Amino acid sequence: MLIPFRKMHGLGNDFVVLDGREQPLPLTPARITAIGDRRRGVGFDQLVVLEPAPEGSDVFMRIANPDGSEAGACGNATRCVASLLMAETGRDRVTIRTISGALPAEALPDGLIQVDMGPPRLGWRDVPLAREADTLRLPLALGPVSGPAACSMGNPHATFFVKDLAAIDPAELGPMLEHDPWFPERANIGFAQVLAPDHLRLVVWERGAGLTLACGSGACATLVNAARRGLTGREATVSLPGGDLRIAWREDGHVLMTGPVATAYRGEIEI
Ligand SMILES: N[C@@H](CCC[C@H](N)C(=O)O)C(=O)O
Repeated sequence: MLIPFRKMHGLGNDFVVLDGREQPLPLTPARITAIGDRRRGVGFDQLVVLEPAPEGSDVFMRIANPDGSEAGACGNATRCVASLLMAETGRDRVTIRTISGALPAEALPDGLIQVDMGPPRLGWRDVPLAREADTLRLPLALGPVSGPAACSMGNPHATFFVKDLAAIDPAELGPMLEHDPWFPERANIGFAQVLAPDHLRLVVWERGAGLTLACGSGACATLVNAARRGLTGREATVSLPGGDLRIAWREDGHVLMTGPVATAYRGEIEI
């Protein structure tokens, strides 16, 4: 079956976006992995499939990692899908439903897209962790990093705060930490350096994908974890290898993520 796709990205976190709203797409984990191959396929950090809108939303967004696993959240892809729906409908506010909940998005006058990523979930069962622990500081250490804070933004995140990001190797530490027994569903692993009370630098090893140029849900989780630790306030710029996101943890508990979107190209693919 030959279908059109879009290649989009948010700060270089790249996505193949497929439209399954008219008819269900026959995707299997093996086919998803094949499309994600950067030499033999198209390549992506996440595959996003648009599905018919549940009541009260404009679309259902299904998210898959290149290893074929399903993800409950993807901040950068949510902005991309929001911009597609805004172009389709002419509206500047849309709501995207994922397996983790409904995410309202808004186009800002400066061209950026803001998504309400909902409240973080901070309990150990929410992340989830393998056993009861204080999610503010887990008794987990590997080489030069230790004591991560964990939370769920609809997907599991652990954030290691380090003095100097340049002194650690996320590509070496990430895969081992992603699969650590503390995380029964694996986890996205963030390595963060506090530059100022309103500025963080972040590199994320994404579950099922590896190192990416940006991770929207990871930026939200990192700001939440930094604020819980008293390392920052509740609003910060998070600088990722691909660029900056603005993150605010509102007093009502919701996390707002603001950043750009782009379409790289369109094509057709056999699925
Ligand atoms: N790119 C992401 C998050 C991707 C999902 C993740 N790999 C998972 O399995 O949870 C983002 O922008 O949030």
